[in-house]
Amino acid sequence: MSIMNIENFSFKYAGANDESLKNINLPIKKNKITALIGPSGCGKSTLLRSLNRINDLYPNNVYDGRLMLLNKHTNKMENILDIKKENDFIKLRQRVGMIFQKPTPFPMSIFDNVAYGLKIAGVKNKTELEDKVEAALKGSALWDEVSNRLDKSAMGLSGGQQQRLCIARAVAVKPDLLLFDEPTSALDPISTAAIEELITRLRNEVSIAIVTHNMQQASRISDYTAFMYLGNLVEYNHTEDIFINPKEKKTEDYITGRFG
Ligand SMILES: Nc1ncnc2c1ncn2[C@@H]1O[C@H](COP(=O)(O)OP(=O)(O)OP(=O)(O)O)[C@@H](O)[C@H]1O
Repeated sequence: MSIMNIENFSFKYAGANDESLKNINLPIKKNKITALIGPSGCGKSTLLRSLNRINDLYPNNVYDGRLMLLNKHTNKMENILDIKKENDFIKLRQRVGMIFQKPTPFPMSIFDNVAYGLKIAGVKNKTELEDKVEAALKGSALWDEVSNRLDKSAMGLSGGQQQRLCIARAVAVKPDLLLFDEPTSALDPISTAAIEELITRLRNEVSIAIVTHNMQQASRISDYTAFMYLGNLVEYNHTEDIFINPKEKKTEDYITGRFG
């Protein structure tokens, strides 16, 4: 079952001559991890950033096709390209959260970082807020490290801790889909391992799409892998199949390090 279906999806940046994404068809499966891999400039980030319309923070991009997101309440798929109202974009980004390459904590306390999204989502009661912040920090494997300094600035945390805080912030509002854009490329190996373990565990509660340049990472943590090249989706399959038995020559060349 899919949380999102990308259907005949093409995308052109405002003012660009060529499409950055060409007729992409791809499911994002529920409670699974889907990795997007491919050489630099193939469109991985553009695709990921389309899935919660973050690309549209800059106007006049040209879309074609459909990005169908499952509405949990009605059990129907809805095209997020139909969204027009500012308020609906805010709701979309609560349902489809995003973690960036560089940790992006807000310059405020650890507690307030996680409470921020919850407050926007309408949580007002202090006890409820505290409970939800604690649950999110526990869920992001950060609670033990920060429980005695929740009122301290998030900027004092290490890079790996900041990234887990950003994950806690995203997880707190109970998203349906989390998008990770190279979430460990700025981190050391130990922090990377912690984040990978966390992402693997999060799959139980949220569907995940992750862009990574790290082939070992894709093979370690993802259930499905999509290989992209020059704005096209070349091959999509179970991760094992992509890495052990790719069907397309291009995929094989890429995963064996022959280009990219
Ligand atoms: N804001 C933009 N305006 C115009 N073209 C852009 C913009 N951002 C990216 N592109 C182009 O879109 C294409 C896809 O870029 P994208 O960043 O999605 O690739 P990527 O696979 O994520 O690359 P990388 O692995 O290097 O991050 C590239 O040709 C890039 O030059």
